[in-house]
Amino acid sequence: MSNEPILATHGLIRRFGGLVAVSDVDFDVRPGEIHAILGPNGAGKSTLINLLSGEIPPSEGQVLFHGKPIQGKSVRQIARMGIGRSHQKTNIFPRLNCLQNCELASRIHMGGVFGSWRSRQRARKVSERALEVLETCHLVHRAYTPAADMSYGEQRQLQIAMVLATAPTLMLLDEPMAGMGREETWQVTELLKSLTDRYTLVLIEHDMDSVFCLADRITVMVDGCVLESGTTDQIRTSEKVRDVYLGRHHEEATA
Ligand SMILES: Nc1ncnc2c1ncn2[C@@H]1O[C@H](COP(=O)(O)OP(=O)(O)OP(=O)(O)O)[C@@H](O)[C@H]1O
Repeated sequence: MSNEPILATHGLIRRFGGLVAVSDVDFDVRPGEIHAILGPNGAGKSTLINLLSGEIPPSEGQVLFHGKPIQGKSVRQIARMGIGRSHQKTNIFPRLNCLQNCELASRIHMGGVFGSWRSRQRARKVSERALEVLETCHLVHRAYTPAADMSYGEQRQLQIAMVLATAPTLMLLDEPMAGMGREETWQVTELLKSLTDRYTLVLIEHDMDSVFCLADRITVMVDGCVLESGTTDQIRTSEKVRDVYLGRHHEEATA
């Protein structure tokens, strides 16, 4: 497998008025890796993900996907290039069942309009893909269950399935374990681990156990800047990270 970055940023800056939320960030993601982004609240992690998915434009700098700039492209065009993303808040359709939620994600991605869904072949492809991703996410037995009737953990798994339904090569996941209990967290950790033979993952997550279990590399952000980037071992043993972030995180967690 090529080790050329699938995604790279150069001198990425995003300002909100006078606030620099992302400050001169050079970041890269290699094919097939799980790359976690850590940092305290307000460090700029979500803003970085929003820049990578094209949801907001940079103030300065560049995002390259497979070496090509994504600037000037719409979110949908970027998604069709192969970048899928999930948000911190669950954005499923509660009245639709699991299968319908995944079909909808796939149709929206393919550009299908509800009323004018003509092609049977396309519709079959959408259903097949939806079932396939439910299988991947261990939700086939819930295919016909309305999303509203599922546990919170299952809803978060469905959200990952909906991203997969858009056939990405790179997935950007913003706190996929947020609000979960221990057991659900480990279920999703195992699920994400199982995806690595087919997908590249960028993950924002506060659950340290999951991050250190899952990630190949970690980038730590503080105040909009990259404090350190490296393998899990490099991050675990970095004095800078320990002083500035892990110590603080530990104190917050035990307070
Ligand atoms: N749309 C916006 N308008 C103004 N300021 C914003 C906007 N989005 C983010 N910010 C500010 O940018 C900074 C970085 O926010 P961001 O949400 O990226 O941090 P984060 O690391 O993801 O934090 P958290 O872990 O709490 O989600 C914060 O000071 C935030 O208030």
